[in-house]
Amino acid sequence: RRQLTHLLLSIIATGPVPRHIAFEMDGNRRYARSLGKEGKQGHGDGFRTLLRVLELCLRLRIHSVTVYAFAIDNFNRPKEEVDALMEMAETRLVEIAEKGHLLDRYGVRLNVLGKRSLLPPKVQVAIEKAEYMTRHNNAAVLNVCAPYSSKHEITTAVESAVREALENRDLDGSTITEGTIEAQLSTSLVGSPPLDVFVRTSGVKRLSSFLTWQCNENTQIHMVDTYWPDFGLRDFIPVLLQYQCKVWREQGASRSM
Ligand SMILES: CC(C)=CCC/C(C)=C/CC/C(C)=C/COP(=O)(O)OP(=O)(O)O
Repeated sequence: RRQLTHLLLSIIATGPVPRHIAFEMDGNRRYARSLGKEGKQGHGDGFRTLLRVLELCLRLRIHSVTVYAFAIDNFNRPKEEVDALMEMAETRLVEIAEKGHLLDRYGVRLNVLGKRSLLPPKVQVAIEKAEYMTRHNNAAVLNVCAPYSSKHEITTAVESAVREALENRDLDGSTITEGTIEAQLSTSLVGSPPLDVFVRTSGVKRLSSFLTWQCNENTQIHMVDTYWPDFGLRDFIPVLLQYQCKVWREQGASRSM
């Protein structure tokens, strides 16, 4: 099986791969319940899948991977579930940043994006530590959005663009453009390129305030039925092949022009 994975990845890697891909990791609780477990237990399986899928992306040399780990709205979930996710953020992110672990092995810089002040202080400290440990890694980027919402991200970006305009004495804001706002989005600030592919799992067909600005005219959007913990190569290969077909089609079109 490992050999088959290796073979498939090396075939796909001969063609174009996305530079930036996002995963809305949905369906953890339904996955757990389908196995007769408590819903919140699905998040541990979800984290393992995140590591597995991230490694596939890194082997394909995808530069930026952005995942939705916690929505600002998720604070409304039962306390035990929120606590379990906070503990995962506190312990597991530092762990994967350590020497010899995934982020170190592949040279991945970790960024946690979102309204960090909402996190418990000890989680904020752990996140700062994990980011600091990976600050010199420059082969790839992992953006973990938590606690995040696009509305919050865009509002913050507009605020920053306005502040910058005022500092430049542009008092009527006439230099505020799509470009100046986009430059202040959290994914831009960490150097991720435009979003090529967006994947949401579990059959739900909504964006749910995840990367709504970043889903641009060129972003391929995939809503796959698999619950996130079950997401694997079987689901990923069609996504990658459709991306390659799109790039090849565009190249063909520009050659015939
Ligand atoms: C700290 C860190 C990086 C964690 C990664 C773990 C992980 C996959 C978190 C996602 C949490 C979440 C709210 C998933 C959505 O499924 P859901 O709970 O809404 O499931 P449902 O749609 O079946 O109810």
